[in-house]
Amino acid sequence: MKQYHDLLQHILDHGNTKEDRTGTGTKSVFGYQMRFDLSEGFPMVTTKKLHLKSIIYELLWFLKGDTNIKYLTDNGVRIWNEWANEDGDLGPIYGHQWRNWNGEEIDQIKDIIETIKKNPDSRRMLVSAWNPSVMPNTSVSFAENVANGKAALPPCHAFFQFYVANNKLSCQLYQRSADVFLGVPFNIASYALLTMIVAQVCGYEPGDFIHTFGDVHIYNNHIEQVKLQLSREPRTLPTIKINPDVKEIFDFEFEDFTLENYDPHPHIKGAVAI
Ligand SMILES: Nc1nc(=O)c2c([nH]1)NC[C@@H]1CN(c3ccc(C(=O)N[C@@H](CCC(=O)O)C(=O)O)cc3)CN21
Ligand SMILES: O=c1ccn([C@H]2C[C@H](O)[C@@H](COP(=O)(O)O)O2)c(=O)[nH]1
Repeated sequence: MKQYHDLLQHILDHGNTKEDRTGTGTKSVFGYQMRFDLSEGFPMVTTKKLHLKSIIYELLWFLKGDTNIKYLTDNGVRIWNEWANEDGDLGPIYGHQWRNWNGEEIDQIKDIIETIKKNPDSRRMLVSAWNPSVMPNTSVSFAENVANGKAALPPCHAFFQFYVANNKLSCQLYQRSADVFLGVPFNIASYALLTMIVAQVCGYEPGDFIHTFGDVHIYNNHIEQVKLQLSREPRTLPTIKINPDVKEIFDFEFEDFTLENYDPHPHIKGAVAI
């Protein structure tokens, strides 16, 4: 994961000192791109231990169209707890927009699978989680926004596009805002996995995952962790085995994924900015 280390170093070297919504403060740059060839291994950071379990359950949760944390917490995943209201709701975030855009029964995932299968040269294969009509009002609480039908947080991984060439499926994501130490390792692994399962159900090999950023930042309380991580030597990437019998995107279950040869350095703790 040289790409990820290069990004960390780039922000340390060139980041602007910037205040932010959470009051934590960041070092930030605007505009950056990384590319991962998925045939070279599964892009999971090796210089700190990541929990693939949280990543898989979160992706399956998005694909179900679910926006209540109950499914996550039932499976021991707590990464969305801080933003949910007392009923566990997050408002119309990713899952809602992916499967039922703007509440108009537009199933972007179902539609895109069909297009990739039938018209792989299409240049219109995008999924948008971005929906200006559900933007939260930042001067009221997450719960109050949810009560008003707004999203608790506007999507960070805002839209993605697929591309087919040479029998390979590639995916490019635009992420408007990126917490490089905590969120980005999750985001890379999640979209790499999404690309692999979409490729499988459409009959292609996985190609590249391209990660394009807007405001990409290191929070001030993650700087020491990042320096520790950069002092570690990246190891060989793991691989992930996906049950080849699953042919429908909505049929995947947690047990269909097996991570192999993951040998990371120890976990590094960091506080999440709320
Ligand atoms: N500031 C911030 N950063 C994020 O990455 C982020 C948000 N907010 N809000 C919405 C979601 C939630 N995401 C999160 C939230 C927490 C962790 C986290 O605490 N990760 C720990 C433990 C992971 C686990 O329990 O599996 C880590 O060390 O990676 C990761 C992603 C990504 N998003
Ligand atoms: O998948 C995700 C979700 C969120 N983040 C980060 C990016 C920012 O640090 C915060 C969101 O705050 P905004 O003020 O809405 O930009 O969460 C991420 O990296 N990945």
